Amino acid sequence: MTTPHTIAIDGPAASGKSTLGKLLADHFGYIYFDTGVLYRALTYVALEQAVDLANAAALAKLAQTTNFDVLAPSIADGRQYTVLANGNDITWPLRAANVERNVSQVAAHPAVREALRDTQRQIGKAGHVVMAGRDIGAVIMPDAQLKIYLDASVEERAQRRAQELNARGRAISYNEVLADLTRRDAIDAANTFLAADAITISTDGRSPEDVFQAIVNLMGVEAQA
Ligand SMILES: Nc1ncnc2c1ncn2[C@@H]1O[C@H](COP(=O)(O)OP(=O)(O)O)[C@@H](O)[C@H]1O
Ligand SMILES: Nc1ccn([C@@H]2O[C@H](COP(=O)(O)OP(=O)(O)O)[C@@H](O)[C@H]2O)c(=O)n1
Repeated sequence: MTTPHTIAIDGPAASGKSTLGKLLADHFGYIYFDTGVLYRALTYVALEQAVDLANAAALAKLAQTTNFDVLAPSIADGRQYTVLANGNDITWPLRAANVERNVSQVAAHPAVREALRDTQRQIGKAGHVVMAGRDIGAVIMPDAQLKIYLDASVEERAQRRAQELNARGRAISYNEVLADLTRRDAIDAANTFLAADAITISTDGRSPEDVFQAIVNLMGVEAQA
């Protein structure tokens, strides 16, 4: 396979999309874009402005009238990117409990997905991008030359996410994370797609490097890991 111009990575929460996405983006010198950031940013702004999260039209309007920027990290505090909403840095609040609790409800509205679709597609059209989410290979970038679907058991994903959150100082138990991922998975299912031409990889018990190597081997491209 020649080097893919665009790469799509889909899968449920904490399946390893961002980790693999960044490894692939670094390997090919591409940008990595985590579309979940857009849904989280919209959820955060909606909560801040007390918008009714059941009101699809109001949420879609907020998506169209808020200026979201996803930039390279501006502060070395462990952030993967800097997210601005109308110029305000909202990077870390996107990972807070209130956003985690509500983002799937916001993302489930077709009008919200439509309102955020063009932004994602514009980034994809530029090429040389690794884009992660739930519907990238099937909806946002159907022409992506490489489509990956990552999966892992909800128990393994909860273990990873609990470790990740605890490492960031958030006191949350494995069981709480397991319950939240189970809830989110159920709501997200309607908009999570395994594209017919996607490579499916289960990441249970496999290191990020092993998953990365498996992908580059499949592409026949020697990884200078
Ligand atoms: N293959 C893996 N094995 C173990 N931990 C992993 C693996 N891939 C990712 N992780 C860890 O799991 C957590 C979630 O990974 P992430 O890439 O952010 O998932 P996603 O982007 O799918 O939500 C992170 O702490 C990450 O370091
Ligand atoms: N392409 C996408 C990306 C995220 N989302 C929604 O946004 C939420 C947060 O996405 P995320 O990728 O940041 O979440 P994690 O997988 O990192 O936990 C998901 O739970 C989905 O509800 C979506 O609907 N479509």
